Amino acid sequence: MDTPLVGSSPSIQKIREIIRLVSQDTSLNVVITGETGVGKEVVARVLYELSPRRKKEFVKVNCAAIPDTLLESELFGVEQGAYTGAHRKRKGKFEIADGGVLFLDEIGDMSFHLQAKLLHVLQSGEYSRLGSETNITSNTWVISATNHDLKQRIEEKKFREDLYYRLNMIQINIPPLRERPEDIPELISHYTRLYQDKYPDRVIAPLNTHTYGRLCSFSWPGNVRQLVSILQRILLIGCDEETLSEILHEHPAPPDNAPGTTPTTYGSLVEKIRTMAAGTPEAMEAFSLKAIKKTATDIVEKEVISQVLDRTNWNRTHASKILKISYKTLLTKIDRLNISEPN
Ligand SMILES: Nc1ncnc2c1ncn2[C@@H]1O[C@H](COP(=O)(O)OP(=O)(O)OP(=O)(O)O)[C@@H](O)[C@H]1O
Repeated sequence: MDTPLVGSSPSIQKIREIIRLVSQDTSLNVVITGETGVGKEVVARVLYELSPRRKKEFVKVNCAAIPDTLLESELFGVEQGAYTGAHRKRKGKFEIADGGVLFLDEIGDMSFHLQAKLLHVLQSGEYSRLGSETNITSNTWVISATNHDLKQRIEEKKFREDLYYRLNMIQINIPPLRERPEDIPELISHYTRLYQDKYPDRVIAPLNTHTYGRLCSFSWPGNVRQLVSILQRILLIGCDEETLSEILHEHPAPPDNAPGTTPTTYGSLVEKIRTMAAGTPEAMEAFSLKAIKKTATDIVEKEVISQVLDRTNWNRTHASKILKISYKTLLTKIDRLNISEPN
């Protein structure tokens, strides 16, 4: 597999499960949504590689990059003499992807006119080359991707609702990296190994703990693509503290993105508050916003400290620097929050 889907956050695990099921039934069109750089193409390729269609072509078309007039012939092909300059017959991407996958990237940017043509193919299972009357039967698995909110595009009358339902039989939404920070360490190790293999004659040392901590707590507005390119730069040409700050644009992760404040943390927090609220009358006496705030802080602090200790191999000096608390405060918190070193 060219690029495996790295990550084991609950959302990536769920996506992996959907991919496993959907790749076995390629009659269902798929739309993959998510911000730019989250891995939509990675997911599309994994779907293809696990499907029975992997022996045929995976054909990618970027609907936003090609002007409308060209996109039509690009998708459906051209018959010789169809228009001035069409000197020879040319197959379209639908035809090249026959038996395989047609990956329509940036589908939200396709013109209304072409949306109608695409809908016709999906409904009838047939199309014809430009300038030809002969119908060609389509046997392609259409996987689309977009970073637009298609529902909103429909409301704005920029996307056809009927096409939306045709394309969107299965929807896979990939959350931004800041919502699944637990995938960052895995991505860092995967790409570090990849660069070590790719540049065997260069010494590519693993990141030092400080840089590692900074990368793990950054909010990554450009998602995995941004992480991969910054990591590559750091690994290949090194990086001092000043450069690192410059690279990350002094863009600290907002508290929500700190390691550990994952949906799991949120879930356990809500669970704990529910338990507190459902307590006995005596327990209700102690129930107050102040108590909740303290419980919430403890849960979040425990998660964040555990993750940083984990990532620094329990080097408390380094961990306290990353957390920007004194060494003594860290020891007190480890003790009070009952955080134990793994065996
Ligand atoms: N889960 C992942 N595991 C491994 N690599 C990933 C993952 N997600 C993204 N990447 C890497 O990040 C980069 C961007 O991924 P990709 O092109 O799939 O994003 P995208 O969502 O399709 O972006 P765009 O919307 O800009 O087209 C690629 O180098 C890809 O290999």
